[in-house]
Amino acid sequence: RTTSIPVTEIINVKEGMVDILRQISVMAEDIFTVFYVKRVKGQRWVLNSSVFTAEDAQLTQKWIRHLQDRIKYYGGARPKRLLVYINPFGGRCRGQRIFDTKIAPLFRLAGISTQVVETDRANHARDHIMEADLEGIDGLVCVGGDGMFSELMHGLIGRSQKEAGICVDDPNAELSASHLRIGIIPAGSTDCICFATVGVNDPMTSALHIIVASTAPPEDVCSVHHQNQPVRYSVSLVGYGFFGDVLKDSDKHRWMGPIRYDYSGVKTFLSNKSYEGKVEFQVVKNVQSNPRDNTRCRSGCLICSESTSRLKLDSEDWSDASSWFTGSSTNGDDWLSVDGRFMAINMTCISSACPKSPDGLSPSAHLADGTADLILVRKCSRFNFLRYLKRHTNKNDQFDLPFVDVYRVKTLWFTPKYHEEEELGSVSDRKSFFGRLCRDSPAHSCWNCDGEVLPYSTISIRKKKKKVKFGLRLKKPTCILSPQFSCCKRPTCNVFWQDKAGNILKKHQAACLVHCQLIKLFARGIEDRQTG
Ligand SMILES: CCCCCCCCCCCCC/C=C/[C@@H](O)[C@H](COP(=O)(O)O)NC(=O)CCCCC
Ligand SMILES: Nc1ncnc2c1ncn2[C@@H]1O[C@H](COP(=O)(O)OP(=O)(O)O)[C@@H](O)[C@H]1O
Ligand SMILES: [Ca+2]
Repeated sequence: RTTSIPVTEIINVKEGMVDILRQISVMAEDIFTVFYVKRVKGQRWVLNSSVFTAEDAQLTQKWIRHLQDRIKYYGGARPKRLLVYINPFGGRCRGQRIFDTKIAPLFRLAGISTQVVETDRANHARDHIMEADLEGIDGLVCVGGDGMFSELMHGLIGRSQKEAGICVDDPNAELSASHLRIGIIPAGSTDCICFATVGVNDPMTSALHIIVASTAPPEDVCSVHHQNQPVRYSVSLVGYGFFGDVLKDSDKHRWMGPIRYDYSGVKTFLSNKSYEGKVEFQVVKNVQSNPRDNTRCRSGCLICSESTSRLKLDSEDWSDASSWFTGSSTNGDDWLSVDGRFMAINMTCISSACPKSPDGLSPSAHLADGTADLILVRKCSRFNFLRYLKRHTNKNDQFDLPFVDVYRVKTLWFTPKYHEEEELGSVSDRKSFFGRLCRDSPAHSCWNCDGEVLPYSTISIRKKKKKVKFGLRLKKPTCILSPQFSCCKRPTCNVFWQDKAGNILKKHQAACLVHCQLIKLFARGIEDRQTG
């Protein structure tokens, strides 16, 4: 039986027969274990191992050294030192246990050293990143949910802005790039940022991606402003109405864990609230894609890879930042304005896929195309809103409903009909549960910004030019073999095709490293079939 494994997906090689997760090892001089990534169903990765027997101890050592050299050569970009932040209260409060039992042994196996910070309050991670000594750190790891990721992202953005001498309160300031990437070990309630970037919310899959230095494209970021002041950044959902109300209510029931979203979701759905206001947004010109083109952002996505150059070309669109804040550019052709009563106003930079909705709020949104999708759900009956929600869980098109509109945008303004200080007087005094469910809508909802409640209604959202990097930093260009990521451009190299006896059958030049990284491990002795 032969097994082909790309070198980039070998985690390590150890002498003897070793079971890393059960911490069992049997030492024998003529045996060694190769640990590698195995792809299983639905984008999941697991750690697999194969045990090899060589003819003698010397040959074993030779193969161990040889394979380790290869890993070093091709895995040069792998992280060596990581700064890990664990939210012990995220999701089902299992962050610390997940890290200790599933992740730390993998990092140890891969020779990665970690500095672990278990947070003891909200914003602990953000504040720590602002001040920490990041010298020699190859990446940050977030063990938690979207809220925890958001904390790390705010810390990293704040730190980079500070180092670049950029005032974080300047509404026109662009983001300065950080050399660090953030890896996510999902241990939260929704884990949508992990799910949408990795394809699954599985701690071991994420850890293996971090070890082999998989990278997602640098991700689109929005800045959210209130009264011309930047208040937060977002990478996934900025939602008003339904998702704002669910989040606000669910915060009161954190003790329930992830199920709080189901509880508050049902409550919010039954209350069937809608909110009046004006949505103004700048639709994307030169569209190469649209929210209903039924594409999925996948590895080597062309739309995303071209986005950097497109953002440069679009720079004139961004140069009118001052008029953006006064709203005067709303007269331009690409600005649209919709007045009305809305059940939900959702803007999402990425698909916002999560286990509840495997295709997400906007299935064809792109991770790094410089745009966000705006979904407007106008006032409708409970039955229709349920139809809309249900379509997030099946293959039916949630935008193919007469009360739903979707646009690809880069900026958004929302102004509620009534001043924020003034609530409608129509709120009923009925105190019963059903009375509260059936009362008229209040004037305002709140915004759900990547799982954090923003306590105001009037906001503007703007796509930032720079992006946040996911995965871990690559120190030199390399080729990553994973379903998400395409092969990069590397110099050509020779590939030799050999038969089992070692005779060269064919020789050719390959531009793509993928072709020259397959090694064949044979059960008796190992033949390295690859020359590069
Ligand atoms: C009849 C079945 C209806 C099912 C409806 C499913 C709709 C699901 C859409 C999910 C969108 C998720 C957008 C992501 C939001 C997260 O950032 C946020 C915080 O996550 P975390 O920090 O990990 O807790 N989660 C939410 O706002 C929860 C939304 C749940 C809505 C039911
Ligand atoms: N030690 C802590 N105590 C309380 N809150 C914390 C702590 N560490 C982080 N947080 C906050 O908890 C919030 C939710 O965290 P998250 O990991 O996203 O879990 P969940 O997905 O369950 O919401 C985040 O906003 C984060 O700032
Ligand atoms: Ca996008």
